[in-house]
Amino acid sequence: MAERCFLIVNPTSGSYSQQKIERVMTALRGHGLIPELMLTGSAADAPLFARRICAEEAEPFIVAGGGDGTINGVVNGLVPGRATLGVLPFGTANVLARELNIKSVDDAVQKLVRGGTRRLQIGLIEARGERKYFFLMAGIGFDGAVVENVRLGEKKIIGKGAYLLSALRTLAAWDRQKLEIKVDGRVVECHGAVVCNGAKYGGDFVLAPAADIFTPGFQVLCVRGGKRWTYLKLALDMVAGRPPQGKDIAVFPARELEISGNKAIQVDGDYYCHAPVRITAVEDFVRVIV
Ligand SMILES: Nc1ncnc2c1ncn2[C@@H]1O[C@H](COP(=O)(O)OP(=O)(O)OP(=O)(O)O)[C@@H](O)[C@H]1O
Repeated sequence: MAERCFLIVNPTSGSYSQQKIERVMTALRGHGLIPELMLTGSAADAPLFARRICAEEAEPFIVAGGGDGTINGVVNGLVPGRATLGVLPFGTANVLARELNIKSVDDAVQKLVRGGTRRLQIGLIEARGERKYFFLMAGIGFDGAVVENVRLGEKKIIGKGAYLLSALRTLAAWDRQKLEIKVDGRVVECHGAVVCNGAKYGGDFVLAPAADIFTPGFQVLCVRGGKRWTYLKLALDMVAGRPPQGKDIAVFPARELEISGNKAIQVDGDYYCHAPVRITAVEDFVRVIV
């Protein structure tokens, strides 16, 4: 029997086009799959569609078409441990697709047809009774504030340049407060942190070389001192392909963390909330097509 697959696709994501999705649908049909296209009308649709498919299908096969924001939406609608997830890189940075070594839309189609899977390990962030899953990272402090302070009007006009303007504003109105991370019975004090589930950050840049989306647990990168220069150097090292280094940088593995204070937090590139939060690693969340 031919296999049904549900394509949850964001038509507003960075590199989507109708021509591309039609090519994908034709290729999938040509290989005996039965694709059903579900275009999102807003950010709320991706988790809603995924939840509905999981409720109706015994073995849901869902393909998320878009950038990391859309894939995050789909992931947040899945029933843990039951679904198979494919990725069509229609976004701008497509960081998860890079982690999965998906080189292009055509490569993604070939992988979907082949159907090889691996177990994706993810993170769960909880704050004030709300829960959200993430697969790349949770950034607490500087990058959380940059994402929170992006102005929609600027984003509409200059796209990703709006993040640079927000970064400049965040550097100018510098937050000197510290935060505390409770991990494995000890407390680490720092100025900012990135809880990395995957190695890459913002594109093909490697922030946490030891992190792996297929291995349970996180690599936590902490910026100890509160100097702007430490963040600039971290960014420069990342762009130059050097691992994070220096006396103010600490990296350690963790599976469960409690983060105090009230700094801004971004997950998978979108603003989520302010601390305090609890972050836990979730094993075997979904079979992902590789
Ligand atoms: N129909 C829609 N209209 C507006 N926004 C949407 C719609 N569908 C999804 N979204 C939201 O748009 C945001 C950005 O989309 P997405 O991540 O797919 O693309 P991107 O930003 O171009 O890519 P990347 O995350 O790789 O940089 C997501 O957070 C998603 O929830």
